[in-house]
Amino acid sequence: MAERAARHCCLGWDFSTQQVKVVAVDAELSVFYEDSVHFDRDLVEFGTQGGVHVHKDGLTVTSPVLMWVQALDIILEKMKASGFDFSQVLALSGAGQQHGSVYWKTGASQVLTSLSPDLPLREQLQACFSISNCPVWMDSSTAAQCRQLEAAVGGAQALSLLTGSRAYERFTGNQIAKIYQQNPEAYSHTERISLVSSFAASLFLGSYSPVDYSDGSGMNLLQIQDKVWSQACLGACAPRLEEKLGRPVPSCSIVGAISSYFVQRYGFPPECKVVAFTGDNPASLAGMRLEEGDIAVSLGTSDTLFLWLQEPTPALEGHIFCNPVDPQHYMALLCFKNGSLMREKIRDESASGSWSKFSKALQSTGMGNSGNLGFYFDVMEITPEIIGRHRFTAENHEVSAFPQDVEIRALIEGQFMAKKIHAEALGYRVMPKTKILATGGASHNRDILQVLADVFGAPVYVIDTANSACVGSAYRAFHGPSLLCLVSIY
Ligand SMILES: O=C(CO)[C@@H](O)[C@H](O)CF
Repeated sequence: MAERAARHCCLGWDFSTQQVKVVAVDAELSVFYEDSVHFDRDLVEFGTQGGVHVHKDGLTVTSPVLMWVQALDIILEKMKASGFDFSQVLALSGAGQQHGSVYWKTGASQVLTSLSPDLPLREQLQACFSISNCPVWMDSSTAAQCRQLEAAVGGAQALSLLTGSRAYERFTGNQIAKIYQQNPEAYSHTERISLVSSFAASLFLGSYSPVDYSDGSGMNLLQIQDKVWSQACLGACAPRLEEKLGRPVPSCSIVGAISSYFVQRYGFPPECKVVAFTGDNPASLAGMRLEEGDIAVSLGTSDTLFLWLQEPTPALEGHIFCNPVDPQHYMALLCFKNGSLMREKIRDESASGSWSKFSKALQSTGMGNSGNLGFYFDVMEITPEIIGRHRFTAENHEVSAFPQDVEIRALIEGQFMAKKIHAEALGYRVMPKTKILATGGASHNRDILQVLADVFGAPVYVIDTANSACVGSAYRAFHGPSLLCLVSIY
């Protein structure tokens, strides 16, 4: 067989809700290899749906940590079987679903540092976790712990100013508080708590990887200005928590070289660097190559806004995270639950289920909709917490219906104006160089994008973000060493 040309590269990993995915990116930043392991399809013994278990209370949502471990075994074996040349990997980084947490049992670090290259990870890490079903971002069972945390630091806005967000049920500090309160024995037998991102990095490192500033901003525990754990928040959640978390590090940090396990079992070069893993959304921001003043709008089931900010003003809506690319800057995330399902409902009601009729309605109505304004929340909205449909005429009279064309423009203008208003509340300002990067289903409709451009007064570009978290992680793997962001973590 012809010798494969040597092709130095970096790997970008994504330990997401439904799968583990990897891409290999070469020095020209081209993706030349990708693979994935889908939890529901390829690891059926764990019995997950959408990669998770929703518990009987309808609020608790977890994922088995050994499913994530075994998925890594499988994907590396698939890469090996495909002939992937691991010896060309200069560095790797990755992403994990945000807010999820992993609980390493006392003594696990000795196992992690002395893995036998003759055995898969799953077999060797079987007894290394004090909690086998990890809370993940879809969990909403910690309302009591959220209230306790906000009370401990002076209220929701005070917590937002300190950590970038008010208390959210999915945020890790509240999840740790629940585990300490409801399973104190497991908590006492836990020597290290990782995020999904730093857990994945730990597997490659063969030792505990620190939490990075950006994903650490999704815990309600990290002071986002000083980039240190808030003692008030730690104390409100659980005792001796700081020693279990370790010291957070800049997201561009090289946290070490790859473990000898991967060198001997797969042929990685011993000098392959591991750059701190981060959250999926921060990694996507890097993957979309967002710059200051840019906005990324993901128009999917829920609409998500990514913003690059220099001087954030944390609020009661949305989240401010430390920026994964520039440690002096920040990023903001705004989630709007009434996204494409709301657009499809109005399409069905006011455009006979046809996107071309929907577009014609936008073409036949003018910018500003003659002063008619609408807000449409058929499910409880996250930003802000409200439900129902609310329509107002130019004379500021609330009405129960609009003509079909007016209804369609009111929906789209209302959705995008809400995004702009909440973005500005977090400190965002449109700049002359602002680009809007649109992705997701609705980004295929030019007439919807035209309204987006009109509302923000900025050009809109459509991008494909299918692998943005992975690709962003591979970029960060290249970027880390160039910044020589070496942090001694030993
Ligand atoms: O909770 C979220 C962000 O705050 C989600 O986007 C998760 O990161 C998805 F994994």
